[in-house]
Amino acid sequence: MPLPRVSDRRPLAVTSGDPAGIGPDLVLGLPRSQPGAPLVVLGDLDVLQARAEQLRLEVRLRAWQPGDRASGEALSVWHCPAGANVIAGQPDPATARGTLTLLDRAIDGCLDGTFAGMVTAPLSKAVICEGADASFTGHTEYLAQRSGIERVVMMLATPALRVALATTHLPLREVADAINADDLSATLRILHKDLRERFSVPHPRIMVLGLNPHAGESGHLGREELDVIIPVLDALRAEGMQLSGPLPADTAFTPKHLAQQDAVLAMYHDQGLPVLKYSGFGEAINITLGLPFVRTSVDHGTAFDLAGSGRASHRSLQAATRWAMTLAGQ
Ligand SMILES: NC(=O)c1ccc[n+]([C@@H]2O[C@H](COP(=O)([O-])OP(=O)(O)OC[C@H]3O[C@@H](n4cnc5c(N)ncnc54)[C@H](O)[C@@H]3O)[C@@H](O)[C@H]2O)c1
Ligand SMILES: N[C@H](C(=O)O)[C@H](O)COP(=O)(O)O
Repeated sequence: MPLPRVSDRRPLAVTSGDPAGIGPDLVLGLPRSQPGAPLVVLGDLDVLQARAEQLRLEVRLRAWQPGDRASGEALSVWHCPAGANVIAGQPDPATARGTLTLLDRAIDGCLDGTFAGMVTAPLSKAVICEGADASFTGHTEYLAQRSGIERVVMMLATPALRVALATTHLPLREVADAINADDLSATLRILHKDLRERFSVPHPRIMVLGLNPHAGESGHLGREELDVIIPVLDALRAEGMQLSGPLPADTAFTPKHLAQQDAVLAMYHDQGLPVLKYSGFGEAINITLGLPFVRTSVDHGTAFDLAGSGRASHRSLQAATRWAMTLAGQ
């Protein structure tokens, strides 16, 4: 797939995520998978050193500060204390403030031009809620709020499938009320624009799923399709967007339908992401569309069961890093 190419050698920020999860294990693999790339890992130097020893990895770590160069054989680390003694695999809310600080520094650095973009390793939403910010629901929402952006779009992508979400991290009970014309329309506009501008799809074809079983069965199994989704699609089609649907979600992810599409818009998290992860878990990236900077992430969570074991797959972080570098013009 052709990608935009401009030259930018500012470093990318890579947040190491929950220090007790697999984030530290994964970022320690970056010097080997991306040799010489201008990357700055945000994390606790002592935690990273200890994890490297636990994994028996030979990785040179170098303290980095804004203004320093970030390429070379050593892994540049902007030290940020974890805030507690860290044991791999044992999440601790006492580390939550430190984990959130990694994200804050990365966001501020992207907004002030220090970083060309950011890649995030996984954190635990529950740990952040319990130890730092009870309103935290995920990177995506936090990035939007801290960047002063009203609406962003979560999209996960494999080489074969892109799935974006109309709603993200909210209880299922609240999903139907969150599907409204303004938000759906804004989400489709962001998805359409970023497919064109960031993914070089000149005329994006987007397949929109219904919310209810059988896309509402003509209003007999729910009215969101008739009252909200269809009017929004009609209005945007009149502007020239190529939109299909609302399709029943159960048969939308079949080769016949997917062959005609550049992206799928699912109405909620567990309508779209299980299919995406079934088809490509470990190889997908998560990208936040609509931000004023590049942000990619992994397709998996903290995997506390694997932290420090050496058994975590690095492929999603590697893909997320490669994509962030490409999208940021590196
Ligand atoms: N990007 C993120 O920050 C992100 C994404 C998803 C989940 N999470 C968080 O992660 C925590 C744990 O969530 P979960 O248990 O639902 O999902 P998870 O992805 O952490 O784990 C699900 C399963 O996949 C396995 N797995 C995950 N990553 C793997 C890897 N790289 N290699 C091999 N196997 C891997 C795990 O061992 C586990 O069996 C939650 O608190 C959630 O909020 C964070
Ligand atoms: N919804 C994502 C997933 O299932 O992979 C994940 O929770 C990460 O979301 P944030 O990037 O917003 O933290």
